[in-house]
Amino acid sequence: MFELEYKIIRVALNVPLRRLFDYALTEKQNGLTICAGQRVLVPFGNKSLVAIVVEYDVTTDIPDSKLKSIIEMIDSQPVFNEEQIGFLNWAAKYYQHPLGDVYYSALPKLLRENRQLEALLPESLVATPMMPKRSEFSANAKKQIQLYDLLKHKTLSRIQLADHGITAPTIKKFVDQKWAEWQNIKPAPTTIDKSQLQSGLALNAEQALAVAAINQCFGHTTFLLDGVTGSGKTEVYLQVIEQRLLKQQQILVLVPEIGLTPQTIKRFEQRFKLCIALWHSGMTDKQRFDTWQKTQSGEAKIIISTRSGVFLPFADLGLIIIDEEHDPSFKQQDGFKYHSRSIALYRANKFQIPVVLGSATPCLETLNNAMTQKFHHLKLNQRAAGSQMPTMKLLDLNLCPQDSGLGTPLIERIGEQLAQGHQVMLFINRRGYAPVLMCEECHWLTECHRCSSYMTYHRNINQLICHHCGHQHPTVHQCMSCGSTRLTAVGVGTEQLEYKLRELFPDIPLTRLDRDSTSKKDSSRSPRKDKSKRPSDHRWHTDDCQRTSLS
Ligand SMILES: Nc1ncnc2c1ncn2[C@@H]1O[C@H](COP(=O)(O)OP(=O)(O)OP(=O)(O)O)[C@@H](O)[C@H]1O
Repeated sequence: MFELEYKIIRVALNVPLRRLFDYALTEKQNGLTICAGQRVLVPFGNKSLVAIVVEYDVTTDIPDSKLKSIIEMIDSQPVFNEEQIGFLNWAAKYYQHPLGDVYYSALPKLLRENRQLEALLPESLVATPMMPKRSEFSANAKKQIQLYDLLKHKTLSRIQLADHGITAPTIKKFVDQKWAEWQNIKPAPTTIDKSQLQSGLALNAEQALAVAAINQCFGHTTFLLDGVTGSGKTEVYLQVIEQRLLKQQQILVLVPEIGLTPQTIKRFEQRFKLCIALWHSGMTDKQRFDTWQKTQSGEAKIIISTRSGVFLPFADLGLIIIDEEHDPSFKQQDGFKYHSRSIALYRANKFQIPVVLGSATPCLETLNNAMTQKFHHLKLNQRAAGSQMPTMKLLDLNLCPQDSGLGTPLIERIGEQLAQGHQVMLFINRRGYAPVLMCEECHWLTECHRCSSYMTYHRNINQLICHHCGHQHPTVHQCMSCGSTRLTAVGVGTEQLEYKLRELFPDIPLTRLDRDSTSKKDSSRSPRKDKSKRPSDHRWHTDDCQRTSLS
């Protein structure tokens, strides 16, 4: 098939096969520079697919007659650099996932398609040889001189021009006079100066120690910033970020949810007058591509992102912060399953940069790593703004009488608070009336027939529901094993708590908030209905949450 000398490249494809594929470069393509991380279009079955070059100049076992050649090179430059290829190869091996899918996870959607990277890049203003000398500008044309000084050293994107206060008329003058022109090229990295950084708050001793420890870190260290809620962890982040910004480095801030990004970004924008890039699933493909390329070019200095931001291509990463590091959403549960904290630690080690894991409730793995001194443990025990920590008391229900899961001392305290006109919130992590019904005679339990879970008793709708598989069954009144009618509800759920509290405090309006109370099925007991009856006085609230707490 190939009469002349040809080269073979090995590529990764986004197909569910745990292998790479070999293709030949035709004679024409042979002269072109090709490198790992570059995108090429290849024939695959009856389709054309975008592939990533993993190796080039390799030998293959495929006979010439069967070896296909690539259709074309999509870009003239690679989309992944050496560092990225290294960590993506590691991730594919570590998580036992096909390399093609791993590579694709690290690309914005627009680059998974056959679209040229250069054509997608935003326009940057570039000086032409016709730009006059500095001395030729009128001394009064201060903005023109400022733009001349900027363009002399680098190309500038529209955002960078705006950051420097260069307005449209000045740009128009340069373009009209052919002193500068717009080109689709990567903008030069942004340079940060002190004037863009607002000074931070005066730190308390614990915060100051934490900031000093992180700032003095050269190379890779993982810090656990273990601070109670409101202890000023975010202020610590902001102050360590400032130091890295002055070193012209980038900072990746991973947050658990998209919902948390607006408030985080607002706080960051108030402190830093620079391009802060976002990365999360709620963005459009174009917005995600913009963040990807701004991160790659170094234009974006701070990137606030949800878990997949850990795959972004950084120009010069100086610090990774993972806020609420214990949050399960950092773990990707389907498709390519990975933990962004583990990938962040791997990348930080390669970059030789610090990682700050912040949490008021660190996950056990992290806590263990801190206790065994793999991580540097920084503690913030006090609230930063001077507010008092709440008094917490652990009530051992084995040592006090209880009623529907409420210990007598707790019932008394609730009564005291209500008498003073205060509201009370109760949290319990179980929906329904009771997690299971049990026969008092033979200890038979309401097991789910479809899975090994137990059926939860929902008294309001008189049903047994398996919260595991969704199987539903009318409530039984007789033991299915011995026939006894002595069935008892074991454990407490939100419904039971509601019944008990209504009984104990009949005059107090109560709202139950859980998935059942807000869904249509059980709307007769919905909070909205309760609210309409007694709109102004809601002192009760039981919730379906992960942790059981009382405040
Ligand atoms: N050194 C300080 N002096 C005065 N106020 C501070 C200081 N540090 C933080 N604060 C203020 O304390 C409040 C809580 O701080 P911050 O949000 O940084 O805490 P956090 O630990 O990140 O909270 P969370 O656990 O909710 O994430 C904020 O209003 C912040 O402005």
